[in-house]
Amino acid sequence: MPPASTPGTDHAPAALPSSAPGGATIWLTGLPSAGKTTVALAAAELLRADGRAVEVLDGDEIRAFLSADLGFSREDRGKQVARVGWIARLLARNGVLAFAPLVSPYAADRDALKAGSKAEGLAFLEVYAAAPVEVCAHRDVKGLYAGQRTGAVSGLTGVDAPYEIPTAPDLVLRTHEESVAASASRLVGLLAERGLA
Ligand SMILES: Nc1ncnc2c1ncn2[C@@H]1O[C@H](COP(=O)(O)OS(=O)(=O)O)[C@@H](OP(=O)(O)O)[C@H]1O
Ligand SMILES: Nc1ncnc2c1ncn2[C@@H]1O[C@H](COP(=O)(O)OP(=O)(O)O)[C@@H](O)[C@H]1O
Repeated sequence: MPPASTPGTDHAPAALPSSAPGGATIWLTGLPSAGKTTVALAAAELLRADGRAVEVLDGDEIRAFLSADLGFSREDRGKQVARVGWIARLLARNGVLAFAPLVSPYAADRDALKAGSKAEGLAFLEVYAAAPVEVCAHRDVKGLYAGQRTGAVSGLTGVDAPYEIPTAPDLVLRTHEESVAASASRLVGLLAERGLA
């Protein structure tokens, strides 16, 4: 009988045909309403039009299903980032460009994912959506900043919970100063530079 696999342990990387395009994790981090999801979806559309296999693992969507057990404590955010990172790596291993727009406020969590990808020889790009908190609070796509002001929301990243700015991101998107199309095009440009698009 074959040995039982250990729950939560990655299996050996699947061998890909040498002609398969390289997959990657494209990790977008930033404050709520910074533009992570919008840019990820726009870049994914450009890449799909070019025939690339692409997936967008939106933090909010994953929380509604796979991470319905998690809240926004330090520990739960760590679990959420690790789960989504695990799925992204699985996809990347199989030639997919996996976009992960997550707040992911803690550098150690992001760095752990980067190290995990590196250990497998998989590409991992950290993209920082750098809109400042004033702009994000003005956009307030989901009403969280207003909720924090009235006391309905607490532990909001960038307001009353920490956000650790990436110190060496692969790309900074000044999503408060450029259009969605420009941000998406710069992101696709980076992937092309790295031989991933
Ligand atoms: N307290 C608090 N802090 C931050 N974000 C909050 C919070 N409460 C709810 N939300 C909404 O949840 C989305 C963030 O989920 P993530 O999985 O990306 O967060 S994390 O990476 O685990 O920190 C985030 O989605 P985005 O706006 O797309 O970033 C918010 O809409
Ligand atoms: N350059 C830009 N990149 C991304 N979003 C932008 C940009 N300029 C304006 N926006 C707007 O900012 C909002 C960002 O929302 P969203 O993508 O949901 O943010 P996040 O996923 O970071 O919470 C959207 O309404 C979007 O149209």
